[in-house]
Amino acid sequence: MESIQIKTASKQYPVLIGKKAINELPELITRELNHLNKILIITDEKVAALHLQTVKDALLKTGKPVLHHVVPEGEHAKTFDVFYECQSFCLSQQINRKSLIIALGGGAVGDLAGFVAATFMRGIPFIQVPTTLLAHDSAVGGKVAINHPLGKNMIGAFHQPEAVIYDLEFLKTLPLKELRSGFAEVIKHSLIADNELYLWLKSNIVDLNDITDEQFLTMITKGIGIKAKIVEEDEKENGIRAFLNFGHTLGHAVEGSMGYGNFTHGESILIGMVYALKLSRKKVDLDFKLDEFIDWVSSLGYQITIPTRLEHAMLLELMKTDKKSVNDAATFVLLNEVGSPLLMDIADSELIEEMTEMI
Ligand SMILES: O=C(O)C(=O)C[C@@H](O)[C@H](O)[C@H](O)COP(=O)(O)O
Repeated sequence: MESIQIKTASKQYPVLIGKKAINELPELITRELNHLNKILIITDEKVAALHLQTVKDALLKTGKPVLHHVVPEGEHAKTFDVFYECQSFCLSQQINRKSLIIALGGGAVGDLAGFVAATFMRGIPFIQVPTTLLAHDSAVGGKVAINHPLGKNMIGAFHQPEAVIYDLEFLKTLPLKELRSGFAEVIKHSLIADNELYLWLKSNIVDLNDITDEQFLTMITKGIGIKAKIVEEDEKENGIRAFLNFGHTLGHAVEGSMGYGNFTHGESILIGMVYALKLSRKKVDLDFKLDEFIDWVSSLGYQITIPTRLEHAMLLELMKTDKKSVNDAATFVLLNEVGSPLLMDIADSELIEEMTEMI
């Protein structure tokens, strides 16, 4: 079992990663959170069918009442309506400040359940139990949110979990599209912080359906390690945390305007990373074998071009409303080199030109 401590200004907590890590959950609750009176699991329809019983069985050992509430799958969970339903459920079931919420699922469930925990009675504790590769990123660091029709994650908070319990057994049920989504965030972590990891990924991961347990453990542990260092230094994104947003400026714009669910988060972020790499070559002379990168990710099944039905002017407007942008220009995470990111505002004309070249 791998264990990483996340030490942010507001909270310190463990991330436990390994096969059968779920068995650590009851012990952790009994040891650290025994004063709590009730546990509410928030999960989605698909994950409920696959893993809810396993988690409930594990929680029997705590001796605490366990309830669950099921929400729609994916980004469809991150709406005002679903958020409101969760709050109503909490109120109707007498959840209070002595209760614990467990977010069981992928990034969307984690974001929603975390935001419910952040806001219910002004904040109650929660634990992240990720079931996807994508959630190696989203479950750590305390960003929780729902979407607004005008932008992704626009309504949210920073609310750190009490722990993250990452059972690698749960990854076994992931469809290829989900693996592809999560692996994009692994690539992101390597590009912003660790050239050695990037080279290792490029030479070892050649088929997403054929990742060994050992390889999962390596990429997840290293990815979370990179994220841990960044959020420890900058919990609330006043500076370097924005580097974790590499690929997200265009990525979020593509993901939202394609209609959530059509293009996964990671698939969209991958397009955003290709775009940011191209901008980096142009703006800061990044020396990077982009053709090799494109060949590799294409062989893994990623689309690397902007979907043709999306209007560039509309994408530009969305990019300019990104949370990183504080004035009228879109702010991008670029790379000086692999492992050395920077932030830069880029003029509209250059962004449009680069999008045109991406087709
Ligand atoms: O944790 C962070 O900070 C990140 O930016 C990680 C991203 O990969 C993640 O998708 C995050 O939820 C995006 O945040 P947002 O602030 O761009 O909505």
